[in-house]
Amino acid sequence: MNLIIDVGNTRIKCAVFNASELIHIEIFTGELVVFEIEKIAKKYSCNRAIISSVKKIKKNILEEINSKIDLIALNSSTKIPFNNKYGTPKTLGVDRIALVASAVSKYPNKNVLVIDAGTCITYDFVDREANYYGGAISPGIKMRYKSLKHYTNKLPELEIGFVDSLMGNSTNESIHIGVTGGVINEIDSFINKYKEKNRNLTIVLTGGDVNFLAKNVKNSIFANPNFLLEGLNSILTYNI
Ligand SMILES: Nc1ncnc2c1ncn2[C@@H]1O[C@H](COP(=O)(O)OP(=O)(O)O)[C@@H](O)[C@H]1O
Ligand SMILES: CC(C)(COP(=O)(O)O)[C@@H](O)C(=O)NCCC(=O)O
Ligand SMILES: [K+]
Repeated sequence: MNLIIDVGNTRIKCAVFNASELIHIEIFTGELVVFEIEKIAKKYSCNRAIISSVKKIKKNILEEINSKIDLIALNSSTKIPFNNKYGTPKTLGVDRIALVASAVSKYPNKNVLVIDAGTCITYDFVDREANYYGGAISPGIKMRYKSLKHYTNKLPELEIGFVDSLMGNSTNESIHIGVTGGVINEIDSFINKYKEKNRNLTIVLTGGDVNFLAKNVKNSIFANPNFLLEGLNSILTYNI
């Protein structure tokens, strides 16, 4: 059994895979708690693990997990199943490495655009020869709602909502159209531009806001909330 840990900027996802099948998932907020990880590893008899973290994790925490279970901490030197041509590979988010690994393992010999709508929205393109060059990073949905309150005197922080209109007729409608309408336009517009350059394009949407976005994005996409976890599992298997 493989134990997979994805530490994002908002949430920690912990999953168990039996070969390539996801059999258990738990989501945590706050700090990484070794005890919680150990509990899952023990319950499912996991014999190896991989962790990807976009946040700094104390070395002793990694050592503690590694003392219980054989652990790979994903970084820029880990062996990966694609050609990383990012200009600054050392600063590339390890979550983005996992997303691209997932794309090449699930869709070999395809051009793939992966969109991860989490704390930030990341766009990552990998071509049919498994060459990865990069993509884009923009603020996530929650971050956009929060920032309107944070940087103004009068705007409230709203919960995520969708208003199917171009013209907001109230403060709340105007904010929803600007934030979620804006994100949907951004995503569709990026997809259309990638499609113009790449005739056959597979598009994957993932991240905490995937369900909300999949309903509203116009392009046809594969929605998969576990795409990053599956990518980490494929990197773990690739490194055995
Ligand atoms: N229970 C939740 N707690 C926090 N954010 C959530 C929750 N459910 C959905 N979301 C949405 O998920 C996004 C964060 O996605 P996630 O994939 O967890 O981020 P990250 O991988 O960066 O930690 C936020 O923008 C928020 O709108
Ligand atoms: C862009 C990110 C903050 C996204 O993090 P997330 O939304 O998944 O929490 C993360 O991939 C990151 O820290 N990247 C480093 C910069 C780069 O990828 O070039
Ligand atoms: K992201």
